[in-house]
Amino acid sequence: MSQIDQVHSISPAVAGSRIFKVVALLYGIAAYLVFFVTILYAIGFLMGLVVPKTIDTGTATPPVEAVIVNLLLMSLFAIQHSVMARQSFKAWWTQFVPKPVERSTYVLLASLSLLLLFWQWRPMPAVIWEVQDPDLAVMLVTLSFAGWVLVFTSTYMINHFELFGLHQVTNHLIGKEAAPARFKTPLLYNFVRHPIYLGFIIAFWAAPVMTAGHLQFAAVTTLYIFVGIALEERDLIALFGDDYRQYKQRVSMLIPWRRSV
Ligand SMILES: C[S@@+](CC[C@H](N)C(=O)[O-])C[C@H]1O[C@@H](n2cnc3c(N)ncnc32)[C@H](O)[C@@H]1O
Repeated sequence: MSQIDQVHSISPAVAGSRIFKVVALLYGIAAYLVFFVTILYAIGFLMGLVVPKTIDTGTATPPVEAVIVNLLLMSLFAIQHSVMARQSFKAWWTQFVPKPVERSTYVLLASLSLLLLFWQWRPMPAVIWEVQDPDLAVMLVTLSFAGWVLVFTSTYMINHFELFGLHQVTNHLIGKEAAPARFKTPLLYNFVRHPIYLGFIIAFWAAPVMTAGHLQFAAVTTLYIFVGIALEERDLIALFGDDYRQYKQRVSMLIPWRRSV
């Protein structure tokens, strides 16, 4: 073999690993884009804006059937989202799913189960409340938008790109080891421990017109958020120990300036 051949020859194993890194990156980007479209659709779905099917439109079904189908759709999302986020589940399924794309796969499946929910959601148009005062109605719409802004800004504070899997696939591409999880309390995390979840609650409830279908969505997801917080905090204490315990004493769960609840 000439010197030039020696310099340029790449073993099949190295070439295979490079191809895998690029495929993993493309997969991570695709999963992120699906997530991004899903979250934008979620805003339109709940606020009744732009999208073809909203929480209050679709084929009318008897209320009992609607309640059951909607509960099943929300349960599917909740089970997927909570079970797959646990450390024990991650340890098990990374035997089959390569570690660098584990988070992207989680994000992709969460997005797909949400898209299924939007598609199959059964509307229940009975009006529970309707704000007549136009100023108050505008205030509620603005508050709902503010909730979504809180969700987005908080993801950037905690680490948006890691949360949605892009960090992991780009690190893998450049051969950088994944850094261990770090306990953080940036900006809003000094006022509440769960600003992302607080943003969702505000976005879901601040509605000038609340139908029975929307109410079912807001009530069940709020309940699920509390269960999610309990599971997440158990993991965070296991991970960060006293740092997180002291944080819990110091900073309230969801209501700013209200201690430890
Ligand atoms: C979807 S984020 C929600 C974060 C937070 N519960 C909120 O509502 O803003 C979930 C991820 O954030 C991580 N996380 C939550 N609080 C954290 C903190 N103070 N420091 C580091 N990671 C945190 C959890 O371990 C989990 O992987």
